[in-house]
This record gives sequence, C-alpha cells and structure tokens, in this order.
Amino acid sequence: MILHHRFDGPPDAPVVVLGPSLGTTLDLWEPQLPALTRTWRVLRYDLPGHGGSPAASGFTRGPTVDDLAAGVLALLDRHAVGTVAYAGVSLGGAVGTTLALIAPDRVASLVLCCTSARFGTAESWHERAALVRAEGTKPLAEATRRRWFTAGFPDAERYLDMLRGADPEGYAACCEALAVFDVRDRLGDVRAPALVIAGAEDPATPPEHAEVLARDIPEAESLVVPGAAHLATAERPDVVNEAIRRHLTTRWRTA
Ligand SMILES: O=C(O)CC1=CCC(=O)O1
Repeated sequence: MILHHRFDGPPDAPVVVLGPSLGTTLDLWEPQLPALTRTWRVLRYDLPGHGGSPAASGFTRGPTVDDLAAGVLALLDRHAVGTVAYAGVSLGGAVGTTLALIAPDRVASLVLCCTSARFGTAESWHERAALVRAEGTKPLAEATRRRWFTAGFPDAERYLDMLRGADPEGYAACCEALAVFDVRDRLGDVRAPALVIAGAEDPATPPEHAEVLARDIPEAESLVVPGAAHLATAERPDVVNEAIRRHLTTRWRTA
C-alpha cells in the first residue's frame, strides 16, 4: 500500500519525514512547515483512512505499527530517498521509533512528540475501535478535544475536523495497531539520536511516557512544553519548532 503523501521544501535538501497522530492528517504539521522547509525537504504522509490514504488497502489484517513503518520505508524507496530525519506525533512517533528499529541505517535522527513506547491498555483501544465502527468518529470529538488541547485553544476545530473526516474503519484499524504496540523492551536498540517532547498537560501520553523514552533510548534529550496538551505541535509551535530545528541542526549525523 502506498500511503498518501506530499513533499514540500527545496528538492535537493535532506529529507525530514513528519508522521501524524491518530485522527489527524498530514495537515497536522502545517505550523511546522515554514520553520522546517527553510532548510529541509519535508515529506508528510497520511495514516490509513486518514486524509488522502485509503482505509484498507494492501493489508490482509489491520495494519500493525510495523506495517505502517514499512509503509513509510516504501515511500522512501519509491522516491529514492536514503537516510532521513523522522519526527512524529503520538502514533506517528510510534511509527518513527519502529522505523528506527527496523531500518536503523535509514533514520539518522528522531523527534518523538507526545508519544509512547506503549499507549494505554489494549482493552481501551479495542473499545474505541468498536465504538467508532458502530457510530463513526464524530462522537469522539468532545473527549478528544480535552486530550488534544488545553482549555480554550482557539484553533481546536480545525484539528477536530480532521478527526471527524477520518474513515471509521481506518481509525479503528489504527486503534488496533496501538492496542498491540509495545516497544518498551526494545528502546535500548534505537541508534538514532532522539529528541523526546512532551506536552506538560497531555492526558493521553503524559510526561512520564516521555521520561521512559528519554531514559531508555541511549542517546536522547527531552523537553516538556508548557501550556500544551497532546497536540503540542499545534498549541506551542513556537517552542516545538525551535526545539526541532535545534535538534536537527546539531544532532543529525549525515555521514
Ligand atoms: O487518543 C488520542 O486521540 C491520543 C492518541 C493516542 C495515540 C495517538 O496517535 O493519539
């Protein structure tokens, strides 16, 4: 399956891949584009059933996070892109950690935003998948607002519309991928230098999840972003963009 994707930025510049979270599209990363495309070529993709990617194509069962990482690798191969830096939010971060494990020579630098080595309980993800298959994604919007943003974030509707637009089967399949995702015992094998970012007020992947990533990935630095919940990239692009730029500039080994 080829995931829907797009490139922005200078064609000959080193490539930074940006991975979205459950319920969002590649537009999640719009607030980062001006800061990143000054220097890098940005490759963004949509998760299955989100944005422009079809819900169920090419998978005999629902995709695992390993399958999603293989999907990103297929994009790199298709466009003859060798080694990249990868930044991902939440499920997009899990894809990045997995990519760094299965293709260490292709990931030279990692930014893990509001993500985890293990997201909640399998039961809670199966419950959410069943709810969405029965009723669609719209009933999730209000609870999602409280996980994604601190109270009063003015731009919330723009992001919640991405959730409302997600295909229920694609969203449910991503929930099932999260249900079985667990790389806690493998973090020591991540070779890429990592920047781990947490939203100080994130109820979905609270800063303790980032602490585990930063503790167990051998070369990791961490940052807790004040005034941000789960979508810290959207709420505090000022802080996040500066941190990503600094990490990529100082820690991206190109040789
Ligand atoms: O539940 C949410 O919306 C938060 C989340 C967990 C994994 C992900 O990608 O988003």
